[in-house]
Amino acid sequence: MKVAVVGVGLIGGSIGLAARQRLGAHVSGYDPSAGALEAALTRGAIAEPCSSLEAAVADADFAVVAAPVQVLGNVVREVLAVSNDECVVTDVGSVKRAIVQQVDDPRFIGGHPLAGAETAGVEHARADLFADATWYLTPTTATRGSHFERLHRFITRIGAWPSAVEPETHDVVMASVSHLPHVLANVLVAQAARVLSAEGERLPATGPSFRDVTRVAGANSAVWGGIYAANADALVAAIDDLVARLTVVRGQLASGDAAGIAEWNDGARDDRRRLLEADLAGGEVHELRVLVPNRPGIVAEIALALGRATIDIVDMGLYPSSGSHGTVALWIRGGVVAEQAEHLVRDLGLEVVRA
Ligand SMILES: NC(=O)c1ccc[n+]([C@@H]2O[C@H](COP(=O)([O-])OP(=O)(O)OC[C@H]3O[C@@H](n4cnc5c(N)ncnc54)[C@H](O)[C@@H]3O)[C@@H](O)[C@H]2O)c1
Ligand SMILES: O=C(O)C(=O)C[C@]1(C(=O)O)C=C[C@@H](O)C=C1
Repeated sequence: MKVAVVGVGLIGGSIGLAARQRLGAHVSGYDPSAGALEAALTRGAIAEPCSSLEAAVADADFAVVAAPVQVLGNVVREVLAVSNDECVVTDVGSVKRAIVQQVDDPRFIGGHPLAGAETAGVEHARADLFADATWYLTPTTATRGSHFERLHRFITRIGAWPSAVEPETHDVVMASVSHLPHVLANVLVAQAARVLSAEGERLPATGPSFRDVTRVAGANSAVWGGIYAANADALVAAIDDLVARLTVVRGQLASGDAAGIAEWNDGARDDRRRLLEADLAGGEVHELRVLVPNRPGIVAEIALALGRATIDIVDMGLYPSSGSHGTVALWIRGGVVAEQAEHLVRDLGLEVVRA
């Protein structure tokens, strides 16, 4: 298997390391920064540094574009233009609406691993960065089913959990669970710095909680400027929501509403537990066999229906036939969840049986 990594920084480098170590893949790399390319080779994230995109993607089974969000559209289009018909092209950008609107191609599937760090560059890359992480995929009706299946398997084999999602939903959710926390970390640091300097003190007066909630402050500007700009509308809405919540707490504090404050704090503890414990449910894996018409977009339709219900597809297999129908096998963890998946697939008007 050959994997081409385009943009060999923190995320591209981690994909290269994982593909080499876990899949034994041959990994080529392209990056406009000669220094990044050399560092990726030294770090073992790629085996073949390439001075052109064409050379990197030649005969590749997968091309993964891991460049900053603001250049993704152009780079993905270039990769599609110079790669062969069997090459699956994907990206890892943190915002998904723009790229999915810009690129409508059966071989391209938008992606986003929900794993990373506040650091930058291949020097910080890790082969295990994606272990047990959710990896969002944004297939569309144009997506070729066989390419989706291959990408799904590639991601599970490097240790992550693929989950199909609509780009709009993805960006709204990321605004609150990823982009807003980065904004807040920056704001908290700026506020603390101002208060401490106004008090004429040096900066050691910060404790563990401050360090925890500000870990991502000032994360890689080359990447975050593009993320904020590409998701500005959803992020502005999330900030408005935050301001409204702060205003409520402010009111409770100002009026000495101790009961309101206690309820608010208990609610936060419960919400956090629920959010962090979601998806830890295990169970036996069940196989569902779905009879599907041979038409484009059907695999994406199934994946998105399950993704919307937060059902992970542990693995999938496509069994096309020369007739009008083929079979899609889906492996789902947990009896109750498999039953729920069965209903959702039937609701799409498809026949499904347990294998
Ligand atoms: N950092 C994270 O936590 C994280 C997590 C998930 C996804 N992402 C996404 O991954 C992508 C890369 O982020 P990163 O953290 O690895 O950043 P990084 O700065 O470590 O790496 C980006 C690399 O892209 C290269 N690059 C710049 N322009 C390019 C171009 N035109 N063509 C090819 N390569 C180019 C840079 O030289 C650099 O080596 C971004 O789209 C980001 O949204 C980041
Ligand atoms: O762990 C971190 O430092 C991250 O910032 C990772 C993080 C996140 O916000 O969770 C950042 C951006 C990504 O698109 C995905 C993951």
